[in-house]
Amino acid sequence: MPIITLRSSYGPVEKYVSDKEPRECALEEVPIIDVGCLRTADMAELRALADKIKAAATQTGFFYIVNHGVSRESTERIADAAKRFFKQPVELKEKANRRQSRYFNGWQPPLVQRACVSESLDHKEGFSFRYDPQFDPAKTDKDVQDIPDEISREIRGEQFVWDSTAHIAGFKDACIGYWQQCLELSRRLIQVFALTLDLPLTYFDKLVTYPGADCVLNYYPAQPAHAGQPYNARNAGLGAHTDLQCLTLLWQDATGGLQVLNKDNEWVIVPPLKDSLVVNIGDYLMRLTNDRFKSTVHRVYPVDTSCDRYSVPFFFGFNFNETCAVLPSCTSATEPAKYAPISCGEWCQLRFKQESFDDAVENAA
Ligand SMILES: O=C(O)CCC(=O)C(=O)O
Ligand SMILES: [Fe+2]
Repeated sequence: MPIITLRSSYGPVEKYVSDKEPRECALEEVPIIDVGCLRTADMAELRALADKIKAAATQTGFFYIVNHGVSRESTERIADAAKRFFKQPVELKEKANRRQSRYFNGWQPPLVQRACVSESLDHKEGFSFRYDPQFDPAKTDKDVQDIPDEISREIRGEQFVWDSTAHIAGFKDACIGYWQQCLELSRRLIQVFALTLDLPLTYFDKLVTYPGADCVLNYYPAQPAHAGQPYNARNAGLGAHTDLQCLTLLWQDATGGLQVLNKDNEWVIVPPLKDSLVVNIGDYLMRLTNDRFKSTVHRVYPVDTSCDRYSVPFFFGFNFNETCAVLPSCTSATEPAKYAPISCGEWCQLRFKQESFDDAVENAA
């Protein structure tokens, strides 16, 4: 069985994976969950939804959601904005280069990041922007002016991403509009996650007032030089990895290419499903649930080298300054907490430090 080497907050970890060809996922592996009732206050319906989400979170850790309330219009607008950004000449994309960022915002050129230690550099380009309270629909102007110091230190939004893209008509509005809808949806979803963990509906509310809310536009350019050849570990769109925070909401275009490692360590394809978002659990939520919920390895090998692929993940986590322990409902006399308390901010930082350390070692080699 081949071994892949994944990044983790504590350094590289090896994992055996099946060498079977990826196959399409079965419906029970990545279920389709209708979350239309999120906007109703009916507790019985919310509990029924929580049961479905719990089953998915404890099994593959990936599911589709439909009737999620993120409008088709705002999705189309951000997809179009992504195209207009990435199709610019390199000199214009350079204006937004993340080299000038303190927090990994802005444009990341292709072939600079290696998500998976044992795969090639990632072929994708990205454009990232992070939580900024001035765009949070739950905040008043006064809230934005009176942010406590311990919170403001952790805010990762940066103005240069909007200044360096101001020449692209409607770009910022498209990005922020979509981000706001994902933020509202995530705050509702995390309430249902509280129910899945036998906690009160509002248990996590105070932890998501200034949350991790990072949006990335991903662009996997067509590769004419590789026409007809499948992507592989030596030519990865985005190498195998786990996401870091609590939840990811992923929009993918109609091209296809997302693959997920199921519980038998076989790669399964999670195809695009119109008007859905893919939700997956991140490492921080897995840790807080004492590993009950699974942060599952995934990668992107676009299906067709002759066409571009776009996707937009939205990564949602708890306020970066709040230190959280394993949840009381996830431990028992026979299952003590496996992990020490840590904040979502520190947790992400650990992985980022590892990535720069691994890259430095690799560059020195
Ligand atoms: O492009 C995709 O479909 C997935 C992207 C992803 O996994 C990520 O950005 O973390
Ligand atoms: Fe991911």
